Amino acid sequence: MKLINTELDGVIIIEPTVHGDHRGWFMETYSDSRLKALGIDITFVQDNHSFSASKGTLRGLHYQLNPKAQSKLVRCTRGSIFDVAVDIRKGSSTFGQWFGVELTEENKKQLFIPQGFAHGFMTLTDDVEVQYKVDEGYSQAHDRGIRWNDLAINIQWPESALPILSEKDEKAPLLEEAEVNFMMGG
Ligand SMILES: Cc1cn([C@H]2C[C@H](O)[C@@H](COP(=O)(O)OP(=O)(O)O[C@H]3O[C@H](C)C(=O)[C@H](O)[C@H]3O)O2)c(=O)[nH]c1=O
Repeated sequence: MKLINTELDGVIIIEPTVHGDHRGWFMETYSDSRLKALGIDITFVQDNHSFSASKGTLRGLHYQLNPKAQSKLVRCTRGSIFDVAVDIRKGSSTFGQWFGVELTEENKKQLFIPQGFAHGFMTLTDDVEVQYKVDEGYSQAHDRGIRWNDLAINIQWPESALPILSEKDEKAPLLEEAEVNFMMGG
């Protein structure tokens, strides 16, 4: 397992070790002990799995407010996505900045996103499945969103066409209007 830091402190790309042989391959997709040994000391409590039928579907940008904030360990198990994290921790030197990476069935990469970041992805193929672990359960009352195309964040999504969005995401507020209660340093 290899961890690659990104320009957003705490957002980490994880490349699992893939054991290939004449039958195919095997990999540990999650190991509590290995992640803890590498400094990611998180206890995940819920697994999520979503299916998006069409290329150009965008889910996000989402987060849960404290005290129900979530860290996420995201992977794409079918097709390809462009996965994005946005720093929304007040006082952070990278507040409002984004990082994106392609997670695909083929590259098997994962993205670890700590609490204090909004998360979203755009599908790059049809028939996409995304599976991710969270360290806090779902709370509709704490679920919030930020507009996917907020120019103050200026995410360079790979497809310029208007994405397929949920009604909730179509109406999400801009970062400057959004309710966020994350302070730098937790
Ligand atoms: C997130 C979640 C949702 N739901 C229910 C609520 C709705 O009835 C339905 C779809 O929810 P939503 O439209 O919020 O699903 P996504 O648009 O895929 O949202 C997710 O996508 C982005 C990329 C994220 O990072 C979040 O994990 C999450 O917000 O599932 C649950 O029952 N449990 C859950 O944990």
